[in-house]
Amino acid sequence: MTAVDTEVRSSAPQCVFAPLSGEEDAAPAAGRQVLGRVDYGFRSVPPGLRGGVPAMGVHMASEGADPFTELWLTDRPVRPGEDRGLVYAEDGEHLFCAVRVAERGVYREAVRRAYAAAFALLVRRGYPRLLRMWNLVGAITGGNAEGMENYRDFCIGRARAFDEWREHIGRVPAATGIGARGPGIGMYFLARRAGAPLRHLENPYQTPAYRYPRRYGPKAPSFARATWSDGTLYVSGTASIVGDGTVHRGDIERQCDVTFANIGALIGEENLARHGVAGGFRLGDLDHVKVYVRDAAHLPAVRARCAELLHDRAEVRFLNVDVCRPDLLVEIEGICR
Ligand SMILES: C=C(O[C@@H]1C=C(C(=O)O)C=C[C@H]1O)C(=O)O
Repeated sequence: MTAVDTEVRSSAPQCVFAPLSGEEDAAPAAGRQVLGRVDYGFRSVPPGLRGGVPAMGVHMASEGADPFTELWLTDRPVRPGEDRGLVYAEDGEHLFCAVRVAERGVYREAVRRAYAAAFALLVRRGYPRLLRMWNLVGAITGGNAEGMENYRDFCIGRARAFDEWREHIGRVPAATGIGARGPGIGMYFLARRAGAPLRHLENPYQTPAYRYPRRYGPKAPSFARATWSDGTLYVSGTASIVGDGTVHRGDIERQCDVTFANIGALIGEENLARHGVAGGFRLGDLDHVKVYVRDAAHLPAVRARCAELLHDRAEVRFLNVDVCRPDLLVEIEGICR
């Protein structure tokens, strides 16, 4: 596999963590346009166009875990729109879209429909290269009406949509599937036009999630460990999993260490070269980091560990939410550029 041009191009949308604004629309940074906005706040707000910006609110914040707004900015003109329950905006190179599935007894068919609608939108608008998915799942390890974990139920619906659209959307990209503090499932996506170099990366120390054995659910989770596009590396939510198994149950410090070791191996020069991408990153290059912590009592220890290992200029937000497996205590995602 030939090395892929890693020249950083300015077309990649930029992530910004801003204070959680009120009802007023998040003012775009000087000279930049807002491609999408997600409020990690105290309530659920269905996807909609607010001031011409596709926006969604998810109940993710709590006492001791900061509310914030995640903005995706672009220096290109933005064209917003609504389509069959999705809100989106495109800038000619990238597209942001958001959709929500309301709380229900069994999720899989509604999730399949939501993902299929998003894929149809991407293909119709000409942005078939999915870069990153975020899935914020209420009661993620709670039981659905059949007694199956909601996350496993969600994974069935998502996998079915990918199976249906694989020839159009291609391989699964980086993702996060994490608990939300409110009901229902908020999903949002970043995609780009075909043509530019794109790589989906795996971690040599972890089984690819889409190859997890059935003991983790009837359909394996559909995501890659990271996606590289235009010099930007989108790092999936990463946890204390080696191979396909959770390690260091009940031990938050060691789960943090394994999580950071996994990320370090994933973003390093050797692993990028393994996927045909020149260059590499270190933990100090990780930015726009979201740290998900299951037990509020662990927040101080996790904050301390992150302060040791992340760059002091990194934007980091901590959330006290459930992780996709009951025995995972912490999960971390980020972006390297
Ligand atoms: C932590 C893991 O999975 C989590 C679930 C994901 C999903 O289902 O989209 C993606 C990354 C993580 O948020 C893992 O399996 O390693």
